[in-house]
Formats: sequence, C-alpha cells, structure tokens
Amino acid sequence: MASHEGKPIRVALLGCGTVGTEVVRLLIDQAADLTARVGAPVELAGIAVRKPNKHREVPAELLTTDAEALVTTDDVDVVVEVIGGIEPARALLLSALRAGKSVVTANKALLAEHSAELFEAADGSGADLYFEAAVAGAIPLLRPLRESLAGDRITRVMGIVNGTTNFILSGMDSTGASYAETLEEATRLGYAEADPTADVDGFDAASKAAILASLAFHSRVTAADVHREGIASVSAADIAAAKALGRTVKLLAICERVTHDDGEGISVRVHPAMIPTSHPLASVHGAFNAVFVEADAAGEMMFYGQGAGGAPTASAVLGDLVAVARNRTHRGRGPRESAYAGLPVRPMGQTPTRYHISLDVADRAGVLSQVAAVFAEHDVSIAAVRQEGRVDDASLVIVTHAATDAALRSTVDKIGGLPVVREVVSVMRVEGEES
Ligand SMILES: NC(=O)c1ccc[n+]([C@@H]2O[C@H](COP(=O)([O-])OP(=O)(O)OC[C@H]3O[C@@H](n4cnc5c(N)ncnc54)[C@H](O)[C@@H]3O)[C@@H](O)[C@H]2O)c1
Ligand SMILES: N[C@@H](CCO)C(=O)O
Ligand code: NA
Repeated sequence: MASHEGKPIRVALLGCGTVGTEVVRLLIDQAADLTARVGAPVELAGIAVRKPNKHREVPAELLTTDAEALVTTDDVDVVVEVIGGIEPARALLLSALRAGKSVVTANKALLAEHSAELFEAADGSGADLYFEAAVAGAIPLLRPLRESLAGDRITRVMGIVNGTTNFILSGMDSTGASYAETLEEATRLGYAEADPTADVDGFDAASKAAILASLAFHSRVTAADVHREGIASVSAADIAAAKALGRTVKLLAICERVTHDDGEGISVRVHPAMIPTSHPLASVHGAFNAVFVEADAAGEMMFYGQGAGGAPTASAVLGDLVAVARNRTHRGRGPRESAYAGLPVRPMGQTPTRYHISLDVADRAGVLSQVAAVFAEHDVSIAAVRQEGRVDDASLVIVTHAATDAALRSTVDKIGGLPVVREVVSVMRVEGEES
C-alpha cells in the first residue's frame, strides 16, 4: 500500500475554549516533533469559533464562524471537536465523517448518546473516530480498553471519573470547606463543565460510564442505560459516618458483568459510595481521576492521572490526533465500533450491592432485634453492627453483606417506618471490600 509520508495532515479545530486553546498551543509548540512522529507535518487549516472578536492566544487568520464549511472543505483531513454538547457537534461530526475526514473528539455527552450513528458514518467512509479525552482526560484508558486489552475478558471497570465531584468530596472531607466554596474553586480551575449540574448530578460521570461499559463489554450502552445518582445528597453526616468506620465517600462509576438465571448481563451505575481508606481509590484527591480495570488474564490494573483541565485534556486530544494522522499517512485505520456481544444492561434493582446504614434509635430492650428482623425478612444478611448508647437514644450502624439493590432499598424503607427508629441518618452503598 502506498504511503502518504510527507503530505501535510490538515486539521480543522471546532471550538476554542479551555481545551481548544491548549490544543492550538501544543500543535504550534510541538510542530517539529509532531511532524517527526507522524511522518508528515500536522497543520491547522482553520478554527471554528462562535465569537471571532474575543481575545485568544491563537492565530487570528485561522478563525472562522462557518464550522459546517470548514469540516467539509477538501483542504481538511482531520476534524478535532472540542465544542461540547450534542448539537451542533453531532451534525458537524456526521458531516465530517461522511466526507471521509477522521474525527478526534473530547465530547463524552455526544458519544454516550450517538456513538452508534457516528461509528456508522465512520465505517461508511473508512474514517477514524478517536475519543480518548472524553473519559478521564489525560489518562490513557480508552485506548488500553479498545486495543491493549482486546484479547482479554474484562469483568469490571470501577473508578473516579469526574474531577469536579472528587474535588468537592475531598475538599469537604479534608478541609471542612462548604460545598458551594469547593464548587466555585473547581469552576475557577476549569474542571467543572459550563453547567456544573452535569458534574454534581452525575451526568458527566454517567456519560463516561456508558462509554467505558461499551468498550469494556463490546456492547452498546448509552447514558440513558446508566443508573445515576449525584453528590447533592451527600451530607456532612454521611462523611462523618464513613470516617467513623475507616471509610471515605467517593462518586464512583462502576461497570461490571453480572450473571443471572437468564444469562449474562452488565450493570452500569454512578453513585456515591463508601470505600475503605486503605483502598487505592481513597487516596485519589482533588481533580485527579483513577480507574480500576479487572480482566480475567491481566488481573487488576489501575489507571491514574489528571482527568480534567485544559492542558491534560489537550494531551489526550493530541495523542489521538497523532494516531489518526499516522493512519492517514500510512493508510491504516483504527478500531471500529465493537458491539458484537450485545450484553443487556440489568436494572439497578437486580444489581448486587452492599449498604451502610446509620440510624438513631431508641435505647431500650428489643430494638436491635426489631431492626434485625426487617433485614431477615428481606433476606439481607448483616455483616457488622455497631451500637453506641447516648443519653436517651442510641446510634446504630449496620453494614450488610451483598444483596440485590431492590432488597436493600425495601429494607431501608421498612426500617425508616419502625416506631423505634427516630431517624435514618445516613444510607450509602459500600464498595471496594470483600462482600
Ligand atoms: N475542560 C475539561 O477539563 C474537559 C475535560 C475532558 C473533556 N472535556 C470536553 O471537551 C469539550 C470542550 O470543553 P471545554 O472545557 O473546552 O469547554 P469550553 O466551554 O471552555 O469551550 C467550548 C468552546 O466552544 C465554543 N462553541 C460553542 N458552540 C460553538 C460552535 N457552534 N462553533 C464553534 N465554537 C463553538 C464556545 O464558545 C467555547 O469557546 C467538551 O466536550 C467537554 O466535555 C473537557
Ligand atoms: N467536568 C469534568 C471534566 C472532565 O471530563 C470533570 O470534572 O471531570
Ligand atoms: Na482519557
């Protein structure tokens, strides 16, 4: 096959915000190295922006407001999308792929909803679709899943994939700062999405979980399939309850194989959970991300690094850009969509989990047995109980063994209604320990 060595790779950049500005800087600063690594110069053909008059540290002559014209021009080989959101990003990338341009994107929201359509367009023209920056920023994670681990059988992916919420939770845990203060700081540092509800309500992590589950289990998983709970309901009481038992609270994205009588499926979820402080994910602080991957032959692996911020995210974008540019220069092609396994996503209720339940109860004879009876009634086995008497009531902490999430929820509902239970102080799932 003929090589296109030497012919410049022309790049259209869509969006020039936090990530886009850093992409331009790296492309310019590292032009000579990129040329050597790709085997051809990588040149910016144009930068689509909404407000051309805004001050930016990028070459003004490359700016355009006509993104549609830019992505379909003959003079462009690769389109890099760092606008975010569904439209117009979706329409622009479909146009680009259909016109045979390879695409590099950091857009998790788009991929978590429309990857099937995008891959189909890429297949139609033989173009590449790369998106390493969409999950866990700078950390090489999607390429290991799509390529390095393609010969193994992945059983579980669990991690901290949202820097903003991790920054908030670790800030609340260590400095005692308020939720509002830490969120403001995360926004100032460029970690938070334009609308921080995407971070705090778990939408950002759910999009990433959908992408991870699709790649890990060779199945189509969209954001709508992901069970999602954010951090808005995590209280100081939850954090204190976790600390009292040597645990800490993290927002986790968990994708795992689950087997039922009717066959194999997957569970994909995002929710706050208590993990032991001895667990490696417990020491992931600030905007850092970390993801555990478990595979049959490889065993356990952990990927750790900066999951957000302009420069770290641009690093992943540039890595993908080099990969697609090399493919163009040497007439290769990256991996396509792999959804052949078609595993169904199980409802959260069927997922085996463990709960930590902290209650304020009356301190008198028979209370513990009444509470324990509710667990037995729902076939939920108790792993540990801790009771501390106070003046006229008691604090009761119960940690369960694994049971279905539906059984655990019904247990908590019924316990909350017992006359001897004054308050359900904290209910949280427990992860990262033997069940
Ligand atoms: N910031 C991060 O840490 C981070 C990390 C990983 C992934 N991402 C993803 O990268 C993408 C970009 O994020 P960002 O933080 O740079 O956002 P940003 O808001 O800073 O930048 C987006 C830019 O796109 C511009 N834009 C909007 N509509 C446009 C249009 N129609 N044409 C041209 N430009 C348009 C906006 O004016 C803005 O300047 C998003 O998909 C985001 O989820 C960001
Ligand atoms: N807002 C995201 C950016 C990275 O995707 C985060 O906080 O992790
Ligand atoms: Na990544």
